[in-house]
Amino acid sequence: MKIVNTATMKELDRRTIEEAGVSGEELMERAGTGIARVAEEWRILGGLSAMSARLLAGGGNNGGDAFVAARVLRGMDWEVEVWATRPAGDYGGETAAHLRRMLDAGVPLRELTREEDWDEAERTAEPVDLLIDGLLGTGTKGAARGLPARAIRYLNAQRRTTMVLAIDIPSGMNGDTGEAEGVAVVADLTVTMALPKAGLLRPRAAAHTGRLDVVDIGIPASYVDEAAGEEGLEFVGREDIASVFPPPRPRAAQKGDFGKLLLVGGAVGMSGALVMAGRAALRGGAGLVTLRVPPEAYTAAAAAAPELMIHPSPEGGDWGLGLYDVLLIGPGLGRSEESRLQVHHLLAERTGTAVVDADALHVLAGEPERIDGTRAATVITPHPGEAAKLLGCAPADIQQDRRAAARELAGRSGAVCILKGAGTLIARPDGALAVNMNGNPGMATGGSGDVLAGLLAALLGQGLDPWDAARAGVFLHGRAGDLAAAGQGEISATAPDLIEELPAALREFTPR
Ligand SMILES: NC(=O)C1=CN([C@@H]2O[C@H](COP(=O)(O)OP(=O)(O)OC[C@H]3O[C@@H](n4cnc5c(N)ncnc54)[C@H](O)[C@@H]3O)[C@@H](O)[C@H]2O)[C@@H](O)CC1
Ligand SMILES: [K+]
Repeated sequence: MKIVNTATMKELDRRTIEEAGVSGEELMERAGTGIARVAEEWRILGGLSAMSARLLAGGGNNGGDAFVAARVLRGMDWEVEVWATRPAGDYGGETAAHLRRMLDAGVPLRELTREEDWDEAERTAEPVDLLIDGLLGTGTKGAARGLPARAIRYLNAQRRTTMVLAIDIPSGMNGDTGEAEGVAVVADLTVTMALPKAGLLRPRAAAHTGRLDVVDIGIPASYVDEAAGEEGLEFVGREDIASVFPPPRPRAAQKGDFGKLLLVGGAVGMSGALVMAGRAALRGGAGLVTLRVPPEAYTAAAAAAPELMIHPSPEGGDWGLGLYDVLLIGPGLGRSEESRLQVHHLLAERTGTAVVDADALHVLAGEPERIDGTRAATVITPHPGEAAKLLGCAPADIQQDRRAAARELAGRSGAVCILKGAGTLIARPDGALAVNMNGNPGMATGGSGDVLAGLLAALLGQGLDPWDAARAGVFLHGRAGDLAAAGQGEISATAPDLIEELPAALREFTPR
């Protein structure tokens, strides 16, 4: 999905209104309805019944989106109230029209037009389940000032106990640079209109944006095609995944049609990592999954996972690689001399597609060229520490310029590189780069990477090319993480929960 700057977005809105004949009021209706839907989905996923929200509206159209969202949420039986920084009578255009409709629907409005009003409101306010930030959007000029700045400080003070959803852009952030010149909202979730704004995806903005969802407000596709997008970066959007997943399955399908996978790793004490990758591969639709673990780890691993075929790694090195479509090497592999030799042997002999993960990346420290993804399609999945090993630098150097690191790794290894971490990047050897913005900090838990690796192997086994498999795998993994967090909470969600949520994440893309 294309990433745009705020000037391009304004031009797209203008064309839609003036050339496609969609009224500004209708666009705002779609925007606010999209916000309400995301909030309602969050309620349902969390298994919550009655919900309350406080929406903060600034003086422009971003506040208008909040007025619509408040009205729609009220229609969904939410308890809502709106705090506005501007007197009701001062709003104009479509925002005024939607304010009237909101008031007609019985949504209470508090006009907090002086600093003292905010002090008073803050002192006396009841806690709510969700705070929605409609203070400043793409019309922001410079650092947040005046009442919007006061309101931003209120939101950030509530953050420890209350979820914060930002409309379009976290207020106070510059939508083009991602810079917060003054105070800016720290959101759990940003729901942006039509297309992601460039500033939301700048590395320095990640702490403010949180998870990023895009709402379709019906900008004609031809206008989007003609618009200038961000150079050299795309966003992994839901429709990008829908166009590649699920791959078509013939009715007469057999398990061999969906990939024969060989997973190698799982040393003593770490066999759980490979078992999790195997389970994730099965949930991800793999046909046949075979695990190879060191002989000493075999008994424990086999007992742990009866649904997987598990064998000891072969004596003498005959792995039968020609029998498999996909090789995954790394989860729980360990760093013994034996495993180092295995990595070199398997990479040199492989014929099918490969996923190289975890300890297998360690073995290749300083020499990503040895992966040689130009010989057989390959995906590598380093976290910043592993990326640093591969490139022979410090993890801080990687984080300093994640885009450059991901590109260098893809270029030198010839593989598609998934650089994990908040705002996971997917780089292709030719320089193409995509950023994923779902998932949550709850996924920073042991085994989360093993689940991703297994899912990737499954997608590759079903015939997706490495670029599509990487983008789809990262998105679906993040979505499963968000579903797990909705159910278990970010603190308690574990890697097995991620595997359990894979079916729900996948079902969003297929009715079957
Ligand atoms: N047709 C459109 O343009 C659409 C716009 N939409 C929404 O409208 C937003 C853009 O609306 P606007 O252009 O009205 O602008 P905003 O609502 O982003 O902000 C403008 C208001 O904020 C004040 N302001 C600007 N910079 C400030 C600062 N640094 N400190 C304090 N106050 C400041 C301005 O005086 C004005 O009252 C988008 O982000 C989106 O949420 C959506 O409704 C979809 C359609
Ligand atoms: K906002």
